[in-house]
Order: sequence, then structure tokens, then C-alpha cells
Amino acid sequence: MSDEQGGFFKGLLKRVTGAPAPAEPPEPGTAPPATPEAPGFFTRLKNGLKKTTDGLVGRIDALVLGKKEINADTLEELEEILITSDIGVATTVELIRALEQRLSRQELKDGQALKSALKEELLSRLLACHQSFRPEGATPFVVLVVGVNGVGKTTTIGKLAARYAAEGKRVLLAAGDTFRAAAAEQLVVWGERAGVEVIRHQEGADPSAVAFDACKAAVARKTDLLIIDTAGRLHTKVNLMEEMKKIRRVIEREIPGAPHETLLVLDAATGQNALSQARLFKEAAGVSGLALTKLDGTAKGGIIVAISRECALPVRFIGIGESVDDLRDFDPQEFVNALFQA
Ligand SMILES: Nc1nc2c(ncn2[C@@H]2O[C@H](COP(=O)(O)OP(=O)(O)OP(=O)(O)O)[C@@H](O)[C@H]2O)c(=O)[nH]1
Repeated sequence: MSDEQGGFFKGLLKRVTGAPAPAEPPEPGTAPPATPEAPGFFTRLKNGLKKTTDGLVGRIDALVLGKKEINADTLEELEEILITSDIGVATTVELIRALEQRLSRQELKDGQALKSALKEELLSRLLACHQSFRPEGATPFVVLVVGVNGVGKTTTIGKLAARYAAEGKRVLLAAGDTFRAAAAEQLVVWGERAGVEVIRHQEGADPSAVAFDACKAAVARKTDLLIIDTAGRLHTKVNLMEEMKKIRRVIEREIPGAPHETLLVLDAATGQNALSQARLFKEAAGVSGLALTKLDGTAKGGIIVAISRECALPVRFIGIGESVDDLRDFDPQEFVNALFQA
């Protein structure tokens, strides 16, 4: 079993066996203990972003602590913090320029004002290219999911299938990753859990043939949402990129206007690497939206700002854990609030 499979099945096992033990009955005459509420998504988001918060906001706090005034030197030090928090050089330069202007307008009186100004500037950049994912306006609505291996594509598809099936949509999955039999198995497990069918072929089959069959089946079954997985292909392999173009051509021919979304899945923990994958895939694969996974447990969450700003692509979803409800619509306001632990 590969590490990825191992991780997947371990995650599954954890979920299966991780149910809390039945509570002891309360002592006679005592009130039953209050059942702790499962933490809400915002709390989980805050917890998930903790490392990024510590690395970014924590260092800003340390920078301004005890400072009587914010000046050009403070902004220079802030520049270094932003760059090393994976916000990216281009976006950092832009942010620092905006803060310099605020400084010259005497708007940055103290550390708190600096933090608030930075929060506003980050938010406005995230909002500039924000657009939520709405699988509407076409039946079937076809989503092609791309990205290098191990970033969380299959998991993301599984989570989306579960969510939209629960909303009452007719969902169909296609196991276009025919390079690894385990990839299709993994998708089938997610499909079973969500009560969603999976179109799959033998290992080594032509992924375009899977896409073709899936499109035909989706039209025949009046599916609302068809999600097509692809192999974890490396952007350096030209032939694999060509194959992705072939899959697109097949989909376009079968369902005019499709794919309606080409979702690039990126592992946030890979930082600058995720940014270069986004640049390459954007051109080669016609990416229209992004899913940033594994924001939990990484200090590199700032990459979300760099990617959405520098690639001008909307972040549709963020992943903050392995369980089914750890994939959420990306909400810029909620994200910056969680980042600044507001
Ligand atoms: N902590 C955390 N783990 C995640 C998240 N999303 C996915 N994972 C884990 O990342 C690992 C890889 O996920 P997969 O979905 O198998 O990745 P993939 O891109 O489909 O990989 P290939 O099938 O090899 O192409 C699994 O162990 C997932 O449980 C997330 O948001 N947070």
C-alpha cells in the first residue's frame, strides 16, 4: 500500500473507530453532564489556521510590541514577515506600498492600526478575484478535477460528492485516474459513502474513454453534477498535459459548454510549489477555480493570498482536515477573521 493509500485508509479507520465511547450513566440524583458541542466550522478554521496565524500575526505582534510609532523601518521588517509567510514577493510589494501610503496619511498610529490595515488590504485582494462555486445553469454540470498526485484530489471529490448528494443533487463520479487502480478504489469508497455511483474502467485504460462513458451516462441519467477525477500528473510531463487536453476535447464534444469548471487542487502545505503549479496548470489545463487543501497543520496558509492574487483565479474551496465536512466554500472575510483570530 502506498503512503497516500495508507493515509487515506488510516483516515477512514480513524473516522470509523474514532467514535467516542458511550458515556457512563450519571450518578443517581446528579444532572447528566453537558454534551460538548462539536466545534463550529469557524472554530475549526481558526484552529486549522493556527500555525499560519502564529507565523504571520504572531510575528507582527512581536514586531510592534512596545513600539511607540510605526515607521518605514517597521514596514521593512513587516515585508520580510510577509514574504516568509508565503504571501509571495509580488503581493507583498503591493501590500507594503499600500501600507506606506497609509503611513504617509498618518493612518498607522500603532500596532493595532497596522494589523487592521493589513487585514483590510489582504481582504480586498482576496475579494478582488473571489467567486463562489455554483454548479448551476447546466445539466449535467461537469467539473474536471486536475492537480499533481497526492494533493488531495480524490478526497476533495469525495467530499464534494457527499455534500451535493446530501443537498439532493444527482451526482455521478468518474474515475479518470486509470494509472493507479487504488485511485479508482478510493473514489469508489467515497462514492459508496455518499451513495453516489462511480464510472470506472480497468487500470491502464484510456482516461478519455472513462470521460466519454461518464458524459454519456450523465446525460442519459439526467445527472445534475458530474465530477471527473484525473491522474496525478506532473506538469513537467508534456505528454500527460496533452492527455488532459484530449480528455477536455472528449468532454466538450459530448456535452457542449462542458467542462463548466476545471478545478485545480493544490496542497497549501507545499507553499511556493503550489503557486508554480497554479501558474502552469492555469495555462495548460484551462483552470477556472482552485481548491486549497491541507491548510490545517501548515504555516504556509499565506499562499492562498499569493495564488489568488498572482494567478487571478478564484479559490472555490479550502480543506482544513480529512473528514467529510472539512472542505468548505472559501469565504475571504471568514478566512481573514480566522487568520487574525478575530
Ligand atoms: N490534513 C488534511 N489532509 C488532507 C486534506 N485533503 C486531503 N488530505 C489527505 O491527503 C492525502 C492525499 O489525498 P488524496 O485525495 O489521495 O490525493 P490525490 O491528489 O487524489 O492523490 P492521487 O490519487 O495520488 O492523485 C490523504 O491522506 C487525504 O486524507 C486536508 O484538507 N487536510
